[in-house]
Amino acid sequence: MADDRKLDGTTLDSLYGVIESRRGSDPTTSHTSKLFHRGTAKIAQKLGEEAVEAVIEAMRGDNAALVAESSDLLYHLLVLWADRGVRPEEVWAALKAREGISGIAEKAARKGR
Ligand SMILES: N=c1c2ncn([C@@H]3O[C@H](COP(=O)(O)OP(=O)(O)OP(=O)(O)O)[C@@H](O)[C@H]3O)c2ncn1[C@@H]1O[C@H](COP(=O)(O)O)[C@@H](O)[C@H]1O
Repeated sequence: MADDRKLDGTTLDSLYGVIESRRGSDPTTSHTSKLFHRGTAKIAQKLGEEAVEAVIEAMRGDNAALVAESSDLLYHLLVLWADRGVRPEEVWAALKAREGISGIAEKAARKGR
């Protein structure tokens, strides 16, 4: 059976491509275009709201709702990246650079600086 648990950016990369393609689209027919028109502060606010909703579903123990809210959260995060001109590969590279470095060790090194 294929292992579909591995982390790869393919789905997020392709969603980012769709989001980028919505620049200049009609905001009455594209939710992404509507968000771009509303600006960074509104997109950031939506991201925060989706994060809170994901937290609420996790605390309620509703995993199906957590999956749905996580999808909303990731979509709005990608819209924020696109709005700010951040490319997914920059984030993938930052994550890659952390591979094999424990968060505990990284925090201890930061405190020592
Ligand atoms: N993944 C998503 C996605 N996730 C959530 N949403 C929308 O995000 C909205 C969140 O609902 P809210 O009521 O909170 O948002 P809102 O209507 O702006 O509300 P207010 O800010 O006014 O309170 C809903 O309309 C969802 O449909 C998404 N809209 C689009 N996508 C993806 O983006 C692609 C392009 O979408 P369009 O730009 O709409 O063509 C789609 O094909 C999808 O793949």
